[in-house]
Amino acid sequence: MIAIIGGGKMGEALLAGLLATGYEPNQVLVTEPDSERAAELRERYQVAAVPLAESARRAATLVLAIKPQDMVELLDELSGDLGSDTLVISIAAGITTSLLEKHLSGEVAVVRAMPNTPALVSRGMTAVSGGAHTGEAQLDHAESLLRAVGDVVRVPERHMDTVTAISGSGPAYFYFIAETMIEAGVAMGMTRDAAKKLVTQTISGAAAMLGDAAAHPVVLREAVTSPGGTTAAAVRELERHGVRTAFTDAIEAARERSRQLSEG
Ligand SMILES: NC(=O)C1=CN([C@@H]2O[C@H](COP(=O)(O)OP(=O)(O)OC[C@H]3O[C@@H](n4cnc5c(N)ncnc54)[C@H](O)[C@@H]3O)[C@@H](O)[C@H]2O)C=CC1
Ligand SMILES: O=C(O)[C@@H]1CCC=N1
Repeated sequence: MIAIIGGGKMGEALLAGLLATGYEPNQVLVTEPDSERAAELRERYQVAAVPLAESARRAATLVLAIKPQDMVELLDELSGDLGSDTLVISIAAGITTSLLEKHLSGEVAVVRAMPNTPALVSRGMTAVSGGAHTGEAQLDHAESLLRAVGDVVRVPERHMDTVTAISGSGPAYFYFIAETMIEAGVAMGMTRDAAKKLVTQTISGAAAMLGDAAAHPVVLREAVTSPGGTTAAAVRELERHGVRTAFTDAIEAARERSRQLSEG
């Protein structure tokens, strides 16, 4: 039995992914304090929404999908209720395995995972790291659960704040670019629908080309950039406005915020 603690956006994405990849509704529990939201999930997925203590008692794997700021209180509430073999997977930004272990009594197996919202369409990217008491089989199990919503990689935990800044928050950066490009098209007289179609297919096509293991972004960009042409004119403006530095600084700020979240 798997219990998802926190039925928000990411909790629902994981729940939907697990059910779509072969888990039965009676193998998954949800703990969600917002009763309207709990009823919605129950109705949409036919899963039981139960109190935290019941999830802790019945589930072999708990997925903590609550806000980082709520984590310590939840861990303290959970501590003592877990079985000796329970695996705890946290997807909260910034929350370290040592913080999870510190607030759960005994030698609990914990996994820190960082998914992203494309999990909602089974195209998520998740990175995982195991804690001090987490064996290979438990890490494998966590990976296979998370594979229900996309790709999974294992990383050393020292890279998790960077992962959070790149792939965790990353979809927002692409939506930001998409929004800007669509609005530019609208400002130049296109309909919003037509501009959105152009932008969406362009992002998806570019991502498909970049997905080829042999491809490199610089080479792909050079292929678009005709001598004396439109792309060269555009890229010169991006460089003039410091967009490259802005992106690097943005990713550093996200990594720093992820670090801070463990400090409460
Ligand atoms: N939204 C995103 O793109 C990503 C979010 N995350 C992480 O996932 C976690 C959840 O994020 P979202 O789903 O976006 O937030 P959300 O706000 O949509 O969901 C959080 C849910 O937890 C519930 N909750 C609050 N206290 C609870 C408790 N004590 N027990 C059980 N449930 C409780 C809330 O009612 C809410 O439904 C966060 O820690 C975030 O860092 C990780 C990767 C990506
Ligand atoms: O913004 C956040 O804190 C969460 C973690 C990664 C994506 N969303």
